[in-house]
Amino acid sequence: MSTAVAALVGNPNAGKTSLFNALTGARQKVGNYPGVTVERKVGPLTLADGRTVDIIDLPGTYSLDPRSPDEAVTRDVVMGHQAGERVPEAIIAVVDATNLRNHLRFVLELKRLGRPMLVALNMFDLAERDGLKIDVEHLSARLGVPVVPTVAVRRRGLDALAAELAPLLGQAQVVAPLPPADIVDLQHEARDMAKAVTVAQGTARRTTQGIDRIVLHPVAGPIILAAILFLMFQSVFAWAEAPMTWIEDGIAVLQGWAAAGIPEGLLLSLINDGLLAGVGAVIVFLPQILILFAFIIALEQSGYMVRAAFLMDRLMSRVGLNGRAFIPLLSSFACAIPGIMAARTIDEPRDRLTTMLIAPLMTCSARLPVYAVIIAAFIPDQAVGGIFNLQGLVLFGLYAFGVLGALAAAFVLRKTLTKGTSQTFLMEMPKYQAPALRDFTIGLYQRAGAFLKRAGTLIMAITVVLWVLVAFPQSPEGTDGATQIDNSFAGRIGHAIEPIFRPIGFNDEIAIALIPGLAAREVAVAALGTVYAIQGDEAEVEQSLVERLRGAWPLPTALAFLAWYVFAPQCLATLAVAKRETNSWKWPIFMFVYLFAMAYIAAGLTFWISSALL
Ligand SMILES: Nc1nc2c(ncn2[C@@H]2O[C@H](COP(=O)(O)OP(=O)(O)OP(=O)(O)O)[C@@H](O)[C@H]2O)c(=O)[nH]1
Ligand SMILES: [Mg+2]
Repeated sequence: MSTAVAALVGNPNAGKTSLFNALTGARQKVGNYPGVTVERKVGPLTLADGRTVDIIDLPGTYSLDPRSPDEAVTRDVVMGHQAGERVPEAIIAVVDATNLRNHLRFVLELKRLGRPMLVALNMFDLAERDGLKIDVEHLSARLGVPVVPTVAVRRRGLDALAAELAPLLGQAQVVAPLPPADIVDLQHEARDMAKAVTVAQGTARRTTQGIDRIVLHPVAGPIILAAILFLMFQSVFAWAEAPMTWIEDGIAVLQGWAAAGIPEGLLLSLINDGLLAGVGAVIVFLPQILILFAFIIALEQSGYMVRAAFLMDRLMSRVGLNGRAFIPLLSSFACAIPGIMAARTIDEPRDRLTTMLIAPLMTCSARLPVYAVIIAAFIPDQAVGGIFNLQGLVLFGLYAFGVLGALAAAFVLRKTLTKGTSQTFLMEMPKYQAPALRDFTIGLYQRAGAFLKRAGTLIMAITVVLWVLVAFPQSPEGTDGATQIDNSFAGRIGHAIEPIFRPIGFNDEIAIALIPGLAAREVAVAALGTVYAIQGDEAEVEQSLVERLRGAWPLPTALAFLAWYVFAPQCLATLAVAKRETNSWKWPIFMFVYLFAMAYIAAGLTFWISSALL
């Protein structure tokens, strides 16, 4: 007999994924805003009697009548429309105990399917904390299905849930499905039921409303948002300094050991100039990336994210973007790939396409190493106006530049290719919560893991290939590093494409770095690390990439390089996801071309203007 299947279904932000993680030991992403989960995920749960059941986590939806692609997934799985997919034997309806009247409506709709079902009355801790009392037995009697109070984040009620689930599996469906009911009728029924089972009202709403009066205030709101974002970018520089020095020193120590233990020659060059200089140049940025993520995760978990989306909606609608695009776009600060996937929560196809097309303009974390290295080399580390640091300001400026570019691109796209009406911003405001420590740590840990894994696999592999291209063919004994690079394979490729980039101030070394940078943006830094390590003569071995760049590039070139990377289209993985999500090559190709054009123009303008001024 095949394993039974049970599906977690419910309104967005009810805690389905938290429950899924708790039941199956998975580590799927949770967040305090609607629309975190956009794909179905499966994991096994072992019941007390030894049977296993496959639990499916689904995107949250308000009804079985889907509006957006992620919600359609839920409908298809629940209704068994998904090809090759088993129909779930049981439905675990997850509801937020503090929001019964809204969440019960969907439960009533699900119940009409006549399938075995139970209700997880989740967030029971919040109900208790706020003095909200629910008569669980009464609720169960009225619904005619088992109701189990749960606290997904503290793993409370899981055994009881599994115990109620067990008898539902393998149960023949006896209840005939009822035809879909009128939505307004269901709404009334849900409201009456919520009223009847609520013994005492809680205070949760009041706290949330109190905070919202401040953070959504027309004047104070945007100021608070700007301050938070600003603090985020300042911290990326200020707090990361010490740990970055440790990593740099650690790499220098390794290079010293290698130099002492391995005889001068190709092997030593591969290790020191290739692996350590290349991969090391990227790994150094781990602290900055973690700080950035700590902020993003905290914003997601606290419930502030949706408020930020609300505040940005006015600005975004002016360029024709849906306020819902804010969350996909903010996730793109981490990486455009989850950002583009998160666009599935946008129901209007043209809104969705616009959001996907501009997502790569949000500065992803892979660009952080590129920015950071150039900023460290060329922007003085000095205080501005007493509290700000010039380097942090420039970083903030680059992020802002990317956002402005995205808004401009959206504006043009909405007037041309993705013309059409836009929907108004409608999004449920989640209640505020302190981030759950476990989710926070797991989130950070996963980010660090993903970054290091990339550094240890993809980036390392490309670095080795690049080292080969730079170290071969070998120039005769005694030639200097610069000549070696000139004559190498990479040097020749660099020369060949350099004419394209010369007008915007790029040199051969940059041209060489741009190609491997296609695979992953941070590889450009690794590539520069390797190129300059080989080029450097004996006296410069100890120099970091930052010091070498400072000696090698004029300021306008450095600024042009920064401007290039604000728009740089170079990330094959993003293009591949855009292909998958739009189901055609047309849009990823368009994306590449328009981003390339923007990058070229921005870098060119920066180079010409700064050359004229300096
Ligand atoms: N206090 C408390 N918080 C919870 C509980 N369950 C989930 N949360 C929090 O509620 C938020 C939403 O949780 P998710 O598991 O992402 O919700 P979801 O239903 O999967 O949401 P979507 O995927 O967007 O539909 C997160 O911030 C969780 O930490 C709970 O039982 N108690
Ligand atoms: Mg989820």
